[in-house]
Amino acid sequence: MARIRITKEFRFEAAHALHNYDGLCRNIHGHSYILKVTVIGEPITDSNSPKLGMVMDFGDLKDIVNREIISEFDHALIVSRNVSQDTIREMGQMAERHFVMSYQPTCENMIIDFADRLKKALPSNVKLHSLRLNETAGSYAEWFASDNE
Ligand SMILES: Nc1nc2c(c(=O)[nH]1)N=C([C@H](O)[C@H](O)COP(=O)(O)OP(=O)(O)OP(=O)(O)O)CN2
Ligand SMILES: [Zn+2]
Repeated sequence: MARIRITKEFRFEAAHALHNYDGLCRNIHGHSYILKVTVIGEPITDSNSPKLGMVMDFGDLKDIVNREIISEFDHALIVSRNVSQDTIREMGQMAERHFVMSYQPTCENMIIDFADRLKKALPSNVKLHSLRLNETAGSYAEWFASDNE
């Protein structure tokens, strides 16, 4: 049976700061992130299944990505735990939704985090194939399962 990739695109707004970065991005600033999620599997062949012909219902994929990533990060402020305690305190006053991550919130580290979350949440009949995270229209990171086996 053919293995097929399906992709769904998501958008979220978030602010971040790159601690100790040698450029403007050390300041808190925002991005309109675009996340593309690709899963791979075989289309369902059970003619009694309401999901006949689907690798995975796009709606189910949407629910998982929204639950694991978008609902968490949309309109949040994200920094690394290496910022000062003063900054972390101020963030709490400034932004109701703020995350102090164990990692520097670059596009690369965020996509690794997203891949880990999705791998755990996807049903067993599909596999996470790849992710693409755009920080700006012209800058993005990609994660491929085949690069990380
Ligand atoms: N490898 C990475 N480099 C940079 C990252 C990152 O996550 N990974 N992040 C930043 C900044 O947060 C910010 O995103 C600036 O990126 P940049 O593409 O340089 O921004 P521009 O506004 O110049 O984007 P254009 O698409 O060129 O308009 C910095 N570097
Ligand atoms: Zn940025």
